[in-house]
Amino acid sequence: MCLSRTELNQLPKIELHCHLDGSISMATIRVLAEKARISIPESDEALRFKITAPESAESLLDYLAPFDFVLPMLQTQEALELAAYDLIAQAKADHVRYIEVRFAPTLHTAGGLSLEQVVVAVTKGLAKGEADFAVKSNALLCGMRHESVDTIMKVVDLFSKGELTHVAGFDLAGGEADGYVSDFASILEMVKERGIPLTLHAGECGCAQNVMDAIELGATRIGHGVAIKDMPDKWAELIDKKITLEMAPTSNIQTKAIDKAENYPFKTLFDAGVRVTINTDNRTVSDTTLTDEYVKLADWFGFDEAVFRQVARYAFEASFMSPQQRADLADEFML
Ligand SMILES: O=c1[nH]cnc2c1ncn2[C@@H]1O[C@H](CO)[C@@H](O)[C@H]1O
Ligand SMILES: [Zn+2]
Repeated sequence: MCLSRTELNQLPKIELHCHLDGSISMATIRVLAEKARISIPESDEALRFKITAPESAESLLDYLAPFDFVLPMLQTQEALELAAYDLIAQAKADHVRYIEVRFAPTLHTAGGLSLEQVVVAVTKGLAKGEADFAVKSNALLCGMRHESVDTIMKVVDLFSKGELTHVAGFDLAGGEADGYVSDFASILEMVKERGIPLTLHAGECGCAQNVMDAIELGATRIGHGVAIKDMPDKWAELIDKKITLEMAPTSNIQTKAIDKAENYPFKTLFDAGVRVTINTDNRTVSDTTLTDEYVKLADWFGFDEAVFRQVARYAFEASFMSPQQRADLADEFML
């Protein structure tokens, strides 16, 4: 029997892949714009047009365009804290019990903040969100793939600052070129040497080899990884190494990682035993919620509750939770 939207909404969830700057609610964008004295459209319809992925998006780069609109509003500690808190409120509405919130600290320094101040502000908002909504979280720090190795290394160095808390892992985001992983080998070696948990965006632009390169250089999780559908001979390796794919159905269609729902490889990969998980990627840019993503997959593939519970178990196992967070949530996810 098909699960209703309400039943899907109420399932306890874990979200591993959600960008802070792509997931700020329209109401909070209005507050942030006012604080930053940035004029934005008055009508919700016109504002939505600015902050969501263009319907005509033909690529990941088109999809990323709306971030330029919101980033100028995220340049103070107050704004970052509010944005993080707002995201936890949204996660609560999806019955998310634990979420990893990612962002690129370098994109928030235009107003004079240091990289450390950026991270402190976000994690403060996450902590307030946990206190008010009982949703646990950690931050993931992204380097941007258009940045220099030196710049990204400064982000990696943040993990060595003892005073930062709830900073759980590293990622590389932004436009994806074929063969990009090796360009960042020196960074990824440092990440490995320091024992920093690693997830990498890969396989969003048709480049399946990027997924294998990311695994080779230490990623235990892959952001999206959709292109691995084209390399079935590699699935056994993914299963063997317990690699987890952070998939995001709406985003994957918008970025043209996949052409249409019928070709979405989620069920094929799940049935083959590959660890797939469900994520929003960007709640606002993709105009979605985690419940929407569950509903979409239930519609497309007729998944029952057991599938969703298994997928949440994969997310629990692959998460970069602290031992305390893991102990607190184990009963809910490791049934
Ligand atoms: O799906 C994606 N693929 C690659 N990069 C992305 C995606 N979504 C967002 N970002 C990029 O990550 C930055 C930090 O959060 C965002 O500013 C955006 O440029
Ligand atoms: Zn992403």
